[in-house]
Amino acid sequence: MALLEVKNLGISFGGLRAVDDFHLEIEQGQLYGLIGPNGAGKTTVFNLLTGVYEPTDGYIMLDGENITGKKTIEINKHGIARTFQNIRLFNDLTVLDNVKVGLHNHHKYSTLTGILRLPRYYKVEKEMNERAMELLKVFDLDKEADYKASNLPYGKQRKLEIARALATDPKLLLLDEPAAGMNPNETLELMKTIRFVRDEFHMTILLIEHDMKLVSGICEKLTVLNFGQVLTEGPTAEVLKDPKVITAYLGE
Ligand SMILES: Nc1ncnc2c1ncn2[C@@H]1O[C@H](COP(=O)(O)OP(=O)(O)OP(=O)(O)O)[C@@H](O)[C@H]1O
Repeated sequence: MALLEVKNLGISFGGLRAVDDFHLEIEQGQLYGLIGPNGAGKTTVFNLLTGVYEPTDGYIMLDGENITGKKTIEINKHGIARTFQNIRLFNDLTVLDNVKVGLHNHHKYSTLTGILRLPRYYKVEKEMNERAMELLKVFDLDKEADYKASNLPYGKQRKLEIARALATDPKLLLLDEPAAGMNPNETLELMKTIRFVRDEFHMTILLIEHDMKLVSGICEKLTVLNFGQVLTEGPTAEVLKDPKVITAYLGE
């Protein structure tokens, strides 16, 4: 059984059919790419998968559970976490607290326990601090734990966003253009980080990316979207030399 199974997914905005008859199957542990020209519908697919939009057609199964039409927070609890095209960190919080926000899904105390500072509050806070520091170490961000998130250089902010997403303990990690705005060295470093996350956390990853060096360097399979529909799918090397794909990118 695939970890993610999507069939016949669709949504319209007014008269525009932004995504139509979209399908996707991703196996556990796979590193999968969703590519396509500007405006093809890639981010809309992410918004459908994460409950930002409710599909008008089709279904989404995650690990055997139907998550179609559920709210973003419920979908996150079912196991999908994401990062955004434009980094969305809590800029005024510290690096450590950004990761702890993600951990709150699984480490809980009641509001009263928090206000009264009952023993459980200190126990859970201690566990969260330790887990957050472990995650920061993995991403080589532990030395900056007390920095404000906005003071990190761009490449490290991207890493922090991935660390925060992983803190929610997802089954599937969605990365929306993780290399956007990065220089070639940062992109190379990011490729290593993504591969590391897959290997170390046995994570299943679906990413949207325009940087073909990154796509061909780390994705095992690709789906190509064009005008909201699947143009083709398959192993990365085959898809990238498909004349249909080349034509779509050249806009002929
Ligand atoms: N909330 C919305 N309301 C109306 N139209 C929308 C909405 N969201 C997306 N669209 C339209 O749907 C189409 C697909 O947009 P989407 O952002 O998913 O493309 P994309 O493949 O992610 O593009 P890019 O690579 O440029 O980020 C576009 O024509 C876009 O203008």
